[in-house]
Amino acid sequence: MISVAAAIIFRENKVLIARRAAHKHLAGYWEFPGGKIEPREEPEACLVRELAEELMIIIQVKHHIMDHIHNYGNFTITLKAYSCTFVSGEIILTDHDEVLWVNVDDLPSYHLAPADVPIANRLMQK
Ligand SMILES: Nc1nc2c([nH]c(=O)n2[C@H]2C[C@H](O)[C@@H](COP(=O)(O)OP(=O)(O)OP(=O)(O)O)O2)c(=O)[nH]1
Repeated sequence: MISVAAAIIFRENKVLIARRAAHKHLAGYWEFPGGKIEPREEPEACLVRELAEELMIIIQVKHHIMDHIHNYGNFTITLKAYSCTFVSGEIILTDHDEVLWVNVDDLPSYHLAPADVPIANRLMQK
């Protein structure tokens, strides 16, 4: 079981999604940025670290939204979603090939990573 933290970053009523680059597992799928939680790391600290590493931005983690367990066949992840706010920085892509700020209600138009779909649905219910 792999624990992965995902940042739902809100800015002016939109959320940030990022498209996984060609060399990655799930290439071409859109996801909420984040990454694998390291041993003894808190999910909140993981998100601050990953967003600085992957997109070169500073975020603030606000609260836990939900966990979702998804089986990808050869491995299973627990995806831990947290509500976050954008603090500062200009996005520089290192791990993704595109990012977009989208309205929550438009999330179903994007080819989201399968583990992210229940999280998108929860966001749309709010
Ligand atoms: N970051 C992130 N990963 C997700 C999401 N949904 C989803 O299924 N995943 C999967 C894709 C990967 O199999 C795994 C996270 O791996 P990753 O490649 O993003 O994490 P990482 O940067 O820490 O790892 P690595 O490439 O250094 O090995 O979780 C999501 O919304 N965000």
